[in-house]
Amino acid sequence: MRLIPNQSPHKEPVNMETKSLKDVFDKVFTEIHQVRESVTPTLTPKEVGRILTVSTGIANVSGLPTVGFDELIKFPGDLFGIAFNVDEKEIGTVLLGEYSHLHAGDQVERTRRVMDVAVGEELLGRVIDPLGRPLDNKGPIVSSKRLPIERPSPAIMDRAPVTVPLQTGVKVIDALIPIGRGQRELILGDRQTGKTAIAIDTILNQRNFNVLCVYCAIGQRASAVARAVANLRERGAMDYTIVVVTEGNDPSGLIYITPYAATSIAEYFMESGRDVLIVYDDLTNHARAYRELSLLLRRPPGREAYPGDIFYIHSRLLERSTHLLKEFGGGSLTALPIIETEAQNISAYIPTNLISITDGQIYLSPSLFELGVLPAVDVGKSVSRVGGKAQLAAYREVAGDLKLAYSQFEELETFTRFGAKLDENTRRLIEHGRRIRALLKQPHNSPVPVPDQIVILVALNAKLFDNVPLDKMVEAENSLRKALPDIPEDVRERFKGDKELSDKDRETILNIARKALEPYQPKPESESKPEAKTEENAESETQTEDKSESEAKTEEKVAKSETQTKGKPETETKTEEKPEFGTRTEEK
Ligand SMILES: Nc1ncnc2c1ncn2[C@@H]1O[C@H](COP(=O)(O)OP(=O)(O)OP(=O)(O)O)[C@@H](O)[C@H]1O
Repeated sequence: MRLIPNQSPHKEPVNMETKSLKDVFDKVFTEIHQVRESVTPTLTPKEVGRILTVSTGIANVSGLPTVGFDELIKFPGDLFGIAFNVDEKEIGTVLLGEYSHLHAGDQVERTRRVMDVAVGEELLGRVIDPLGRPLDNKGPIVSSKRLPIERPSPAIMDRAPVTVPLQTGVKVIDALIPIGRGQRELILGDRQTGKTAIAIDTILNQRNFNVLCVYCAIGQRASAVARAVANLRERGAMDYTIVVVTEGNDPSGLIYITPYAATSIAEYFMESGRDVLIVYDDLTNHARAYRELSLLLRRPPGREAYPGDIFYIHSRLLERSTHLLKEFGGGSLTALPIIETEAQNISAYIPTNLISITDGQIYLSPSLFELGVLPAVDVGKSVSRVGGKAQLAAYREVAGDLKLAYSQFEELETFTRFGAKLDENTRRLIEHGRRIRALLKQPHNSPVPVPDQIVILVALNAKLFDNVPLDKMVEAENSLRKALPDIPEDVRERFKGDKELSDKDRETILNIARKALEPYQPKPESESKPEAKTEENAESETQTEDKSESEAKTEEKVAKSETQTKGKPETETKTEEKPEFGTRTEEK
């Protein structure tokens, strides 16, 4: 083994200048002094307090006398809370996350800011919680823009009337309970009646309408949210959708802020001139979370143990949906809040509050659901207060007659259950009503495009389906939809306009419809008794010979209901006709 001497490549000349230790220290101290002189220290006061008590989702804090209402308070372990009850000595805070590590006596800090959330294009296609944290394993969300979750609603003078329809793709809604962009339409019904299905179908249908969507799941079952997200993803709807989620087991504080955070995310797009749809699924869970927080904060309970400001928390949320004037970008935010009723009680506290805040409601009836009439929309109890003005002209033309015919049918249908003999006119009304109901049925996840809907409705109104056997209705409808390309392009273009269809256009459509439906019409020999093919012939066959007393009464009722409905707004008609059910049953 050979030892190699350690050679240095550069030999520095030795600095021969000798410095005393004092000189070195003097130089260093002068430099330190200069640096210290250049910095002007400022005092930043930090208000700190202490936790007094921690209970389910709530912490009471002392030592923060100047904290503001709704201000964020920082707790140990990166946990934040919102100051809800502000008192000179004690602050009641709502905790926004896991709080099991908190102890009485822990230090808390003021942040001097309110709760805000990340907003922007980066959020599209993402599933997040109301604090903006991703839940979809797609990495962190990088967005430079943030908006407070609680924002004032647009001023009255900044709002434009609702003029553009929001097509849901659900025939019964687009035809009879139309929704406009910027409208708030409540969806309510008992559990498992298809409320979420309607909202999801509406989101799916926005693919071709350039409407961005925010699906806000509030305190939902994780499995239901996973199903909804998978459904949206499978059908390509996540490209234009943001999902904001809190699960049922999340802290009530987090559930409470969910719809406000989701609305700020949606408002960002509305303010940049886009059309946005937001679904709140559902506000019953939101109201319950707020009730829980209020009771724990010892606020006095009111009706159904809800606090006194429960109406205000929902109206301040829904007032943020609107259609802005052109000067403010012309964007719109359409809200579809969902509410669950108990035992069909739509006059419970929360449903009535929301009915009065919104611009109409879609009521889903469990009885219709059980009968297989899906979507189970009860047309009689549903109403759209502003959407009618925004409806496409081609729909408007048929919607009035359709609604009248359908409401008459609903009344007469109850009547026929008693086995009454019916005159020809009543029988026809019932047959027509049954065809309307059959055509308004629609499976989940299959929104129907506007041209298809218009052609179906025009043919239905012209009674082209009336002789089609009920069990062949789906086939007949599909055959009609297949014939759609036969309609000239210019006529189809006019479907989208705000002018009604001309007689010529209608005739063109009807000719094509007649041809498409021909195979489903009864054969010539059976034409004399078309009712033999339909389901209710037992009730309606022999009625022309001798008019019994009950027949006379039926006619009288039909005539009466006709006179009542004519010249009245469509929505009023339904509610006024309702009491007649009772009368009729008594007569029977
Ligand atoms: N038009 C439809 N055709 C067929 N099935 C439907 C239709 N609409 C809803 N359903 C079915 O009804 C069931 C309940 O629907 P959905 O979950 O939307 O109801 P919900 O009222 O939102 O329920 P929840 O009360 O749990 O929130 C689902 O299984 C759904 O697939």
